Amino acid sequence: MFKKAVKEHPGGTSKPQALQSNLLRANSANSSKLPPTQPTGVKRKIEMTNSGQSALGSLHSGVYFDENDFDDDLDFDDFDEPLPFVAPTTTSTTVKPEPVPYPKINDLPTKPSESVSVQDMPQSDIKYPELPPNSQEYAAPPSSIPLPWSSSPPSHFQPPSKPRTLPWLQGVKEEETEDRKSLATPKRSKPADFWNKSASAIKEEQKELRRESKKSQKSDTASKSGSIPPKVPTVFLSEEQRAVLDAVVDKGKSLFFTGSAGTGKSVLMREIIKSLRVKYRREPDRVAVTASTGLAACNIEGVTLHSFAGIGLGKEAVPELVKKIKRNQKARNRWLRTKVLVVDEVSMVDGDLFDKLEEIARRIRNNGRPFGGIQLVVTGDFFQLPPVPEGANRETRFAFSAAAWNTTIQHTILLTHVFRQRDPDFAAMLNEMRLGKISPRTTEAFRKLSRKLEFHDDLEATELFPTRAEVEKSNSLRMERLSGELMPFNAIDSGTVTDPQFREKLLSNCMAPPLIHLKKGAQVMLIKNMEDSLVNGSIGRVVAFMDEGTFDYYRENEDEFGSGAGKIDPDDDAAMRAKKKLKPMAHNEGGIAITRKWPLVRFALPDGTERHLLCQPETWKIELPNGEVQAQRSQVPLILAWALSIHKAQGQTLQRVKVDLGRVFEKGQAYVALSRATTQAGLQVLRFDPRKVMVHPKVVDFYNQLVSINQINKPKDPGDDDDFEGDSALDFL
Ligand SMILES: Nc1ncnc2c1ncn2[C@@H]1O[C@H](COP(=O)(O)OP(=O)(O)OP(=O)(O)O)[C@@H](O)[C@H]1O
Ligand SMILES: [Mg+2]
Repeated sequence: MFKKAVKEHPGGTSKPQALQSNLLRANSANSSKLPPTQPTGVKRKIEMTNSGQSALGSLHSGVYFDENDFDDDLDFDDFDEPLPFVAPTTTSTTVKPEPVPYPKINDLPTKPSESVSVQDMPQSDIKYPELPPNSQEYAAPPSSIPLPWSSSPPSHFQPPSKPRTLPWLQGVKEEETEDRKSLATPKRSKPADFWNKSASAIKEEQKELRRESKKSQKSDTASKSGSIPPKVPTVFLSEEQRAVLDAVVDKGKSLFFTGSAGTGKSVLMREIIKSLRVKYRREPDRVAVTASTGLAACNIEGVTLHSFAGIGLGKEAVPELVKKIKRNQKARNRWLRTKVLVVDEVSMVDGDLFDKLEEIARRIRNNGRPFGGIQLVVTGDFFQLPPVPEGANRETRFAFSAAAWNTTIQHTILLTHVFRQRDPDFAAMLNEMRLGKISPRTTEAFRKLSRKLEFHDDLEATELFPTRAEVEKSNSLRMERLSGELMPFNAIDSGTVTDPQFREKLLSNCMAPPLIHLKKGAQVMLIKNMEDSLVNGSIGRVVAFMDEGTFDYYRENEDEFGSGAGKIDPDDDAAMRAKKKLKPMAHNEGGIAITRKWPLVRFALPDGTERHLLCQPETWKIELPNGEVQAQRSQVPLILAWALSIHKAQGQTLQRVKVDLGRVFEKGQAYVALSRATTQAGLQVLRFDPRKVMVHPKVVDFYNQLVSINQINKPKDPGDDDDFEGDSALDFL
């Protein structure tokens, strides 16, 4: 009967019901089609009026936005099929057979970076710090507390009655063969209290935690009146991460922190942003959160650097751009109010843009200090994706080549502990790749990874492609192979930008699509951090479509159902009770009872266990420093995950990855793709060729100049008041 109950809720027998019908896109006509390719957008300027502004925004006059601000990602994702690969000559480092030496961080040169021409580049003696040993300190220690006695009544010691099976565990399996069943994930160990939740239940818990945290902050502030409340990080930062956080938040340093893929730059940046928001909690617009591309900006709930600056495409000379900003009251105010400018994924920021922004800051703020006295917090890895090329013949100019880089960035700090790959051999292989110096041994090891991946569950490796067209083709093909009903999920967009075209343009870089079609059996990726084990990048499979009430009922009665798929006869009475109980839960809208169905996803966790999550809508915001939400999207936090673009995969951690290097054509692309994997066992590499691993020699040179964090933390000079003023790039070297 429970099989029957789930069959009654497997997908949308009726059309999905509107949450806010006036904001929804027309979709019913599309319900049986796959999503179309996203429009690339038209390059044109739009003049915004004040209608629909936030309270703060309404104080100001008209604003000029340029939708081209957000073109970067589209350009990035829409590469045409590249020309056949030609082995690089002067622009990549020589591949040498010997392994790369990895010196201690303190052996590194201590001068700031200087621009070096490609021809002048040293080709072989690049030295990098040793990879730290694989740390076990983050693994949860086993419980050592014995259970001395039991207060359970005698009935609890009776053998348990036959559990019934959770309906969604049967659904997908019903369509599978006996063979398939034998490949099912080994029976998971049941984590503490919860293992499956609805997104709203998780939100409630998070709210509660925030309330608790606020309470403790308040009491602390009361006790130390006037002092800054302590930072309460939700993750346990390593010593080097903590040192960077302190240098930014407590010492107010302008710095660039970098490190190879998986060294926790994004985790650290999120903690820094949180702490800065606490520090400037009375004046939130003092902290500007930006990133090089719309996608990266959306991931940290910020805006693009272009959008923050109010410079449109920023092609004009600085005097023109300054005039443009001065005409735009909001943009001018942003420049005047900002005390800390956060820039994420800086490897994709153009050097000319960096110089222009620095000069603009000085002029608008009428302040001769670097960046007009704004504290800069910059992160990224220049060995990853470079700036989007502007013209066919224009040489890539990295942000570190900007004249203003050395005057602005007081410290460049290398994070050395790789968290993503626990296997030091694999981390070392990836590091060789990062540096473009691949030994024959590493080449051999990568070539061995061309074998087919076999897993004991129904999740496949996510295939990474350089272009979006390849991604859409691959995902569409897999969806067509599934037999279930196609369920459309429309985003609900809102925000102070009311022009629908421009709003769409702003949101086009958001991870969440405006419309996603799902089927039972679809492989999906979670695109929001929900809690410790369910994070952005978790991969799962849609097992049912269910309303919250039904899901909650099953969850609350989990003990009755057990978890062994296929073992137990479903119970008719229980299903009837479930139905009766659910009826009053359905709420009324316009006299029609609605119970909106959401995808129920079974996620595979890195520890081999599973979690079920009812994926209800989450929000993504494009938010200006003054708190004005220019655009916001509410959508189920899922994207299809049989295939993903390398651009979208940047920043992700994936357990199972498949990459065909024959298709890769850009510097840094191969490294970004392969470094998403956590283990060699979860990585398949086709057509590995060391010549495909291209590294820009200027990047290699730049990384030869790094400074250790220890130098920042050395005792203060008597004259140093830790103010930004007076600090220079050489003060601590
Ligand atoms: N302090 C920490 N403790 C435990 N795990 C961490 C810590 N910092 C980062 N991680 C984990 O390491 C992985 C990689 O982190 P993160 O994505 O921040 O790296 P990154 O340097 O930004 O990588 P990329 O350059 O690929 O974007 C994530 O799974 C993250 O949860
Ligand atoms: Mg990152």
